[in-house]
Amino acid sequence: MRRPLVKVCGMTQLQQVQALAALGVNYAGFIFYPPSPRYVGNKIEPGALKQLEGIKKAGVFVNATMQEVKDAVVAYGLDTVQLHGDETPEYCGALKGAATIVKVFRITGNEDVAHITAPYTAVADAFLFDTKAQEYGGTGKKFDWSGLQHAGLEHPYFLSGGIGPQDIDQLRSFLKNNNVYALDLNSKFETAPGIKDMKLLEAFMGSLGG
Ligand SMILES: O=C(O)c1ccccc1NCC(=O)[C@H](O)[C@H](O)COP(=O)(O)O
Repeated sequence: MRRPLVKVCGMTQLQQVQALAALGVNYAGFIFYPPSPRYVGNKIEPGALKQLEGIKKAGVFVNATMQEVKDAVVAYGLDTVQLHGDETPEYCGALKGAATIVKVFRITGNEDVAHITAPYTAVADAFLFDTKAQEYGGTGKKFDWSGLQHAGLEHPYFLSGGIGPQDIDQLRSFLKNNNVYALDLNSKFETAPGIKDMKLLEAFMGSLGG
């Protein structure tokens, strides 16, 4: 089993982003969606984040204008944009080249995943599967992963939605049979929205192994 990459989302403190890089976490996620309790807003100075090396920076957007996304890519030095709303394949295609594109699908696990993702294969560098709920993300809820198993996807994808420290055994068995590009962690590793529990993350990285 190849160990998947790891993304920790909803970062609001520069010092915690530096600590993630030291732990070997591959991506830090920043929420550019004002209604979220994890909205990065003016909590991190754009120039300081732009200079930070050793970890990829993913901006999370929900139905933002293309100009807002492009401005944030430049200001914060984002490598990746995670499109978490109802963005069309045309919208994703028009952003291609500005950053790596991750298109999110919010699912229950009962959908025909191959069918709903097909129009995005050419325009998204990777997919991210999160749990369908009233809120857009950071819900702490899981979907039925077996829906992905049956889809037999070849496109790289992030597995997301309510993954927590207690899921390590279930993850190990899922990862054995599924080619997951990266795991996306968020609210199950927090002491408060936007504040991560670094001890929990360190232990989880240790359990995942190298
Ligand atoms: O985290 C948020 O507050 C958020 C709000 C609006 C859109 C996306 C958001 N998070 C994006 C993520 O990539 C989360 O990591 C993902 O939703 C999983 O979160 P969780 O279920 O808490 O593990």
